[in-house]
Amino acid sequence: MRIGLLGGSFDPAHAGHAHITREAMRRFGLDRVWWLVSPGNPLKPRGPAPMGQRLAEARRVMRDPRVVISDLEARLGTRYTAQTLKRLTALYPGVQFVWLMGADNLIQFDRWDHWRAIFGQVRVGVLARPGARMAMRSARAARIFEAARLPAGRARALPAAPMPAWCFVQIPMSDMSSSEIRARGIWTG
Ligand SMILES: Nc1ncnc2c1ncn2[C@@H]1O[C@H](COP(=O)(O)OP(=O)(O)OP(=O)(O)O)[C@@H](O)[C@H]1O
Ligand SMILES: O=C(O)c1ccc[n+]([C@@H]2O[C@H](COP(=O)([O-])O)[C@@H](O)[C@H]2O)c1
Repeated sequence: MRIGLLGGSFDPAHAGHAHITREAMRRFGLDRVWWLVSPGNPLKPRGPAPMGQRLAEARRVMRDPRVVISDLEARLGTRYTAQTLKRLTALYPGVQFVWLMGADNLIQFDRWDHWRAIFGQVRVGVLARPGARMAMRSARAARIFEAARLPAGRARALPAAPMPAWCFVQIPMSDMSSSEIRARGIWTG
């Protein structure tokens, strides 16, 4: 089983999340994607809307039998990704997990707790996002793990590639963002 993990604040979920999920399944040949609706991003000072409301909106936005919307981190009592992955990989040793994220997250990946260890826990699939393309090239994590990068043409090999392995794929881009939705005042959480 090849499972993509899309961690996020989902405050709120939007069509951009659904879009990158479908693209990730296609490009990386994933069987399932689990959306991990975060109890709260450790790097974001402002707490998100209540979990129940974010889960409900995520389930409204993403209706695909291959996608599971989950509050797993709240249940496991983990907030840092490295911690979550430690638990998940121990619980499901036979699963090939791919951590999914937009290119904006790769730029600040080197600020995540135990970020180097994450490359030893899962493969990492990075999806293009408007505004993040140039900066991504100079991302510290990308530079340090340059040798572990799979060319986009080999994206389907990512779930079974020896770790560390990561892959950046160009996709038709969506300019949707939760912060823009919040700024418009149409999401009160
Ligand atoms: N339009 C998009 N294109 C590519 N990746 C995206 C897009 N929207 C969200 N993502 C990715 O989805 C994951 C979860 O994102 P998140 O829930 O923080 O939404 P967001 O729109 O980035 O929120 P905010 O604007 O508050 O930062 C992150 O890895 C993020 O990079
Ligand atoms: O583990 C960390 O230090 C860490 C720091 C920043 C973000 N994350 C995770 O990255 C994912 C995306 O977060 P966000 O808020 O950009 O949607 C989400 O699963 C967060 O828990 C994790």
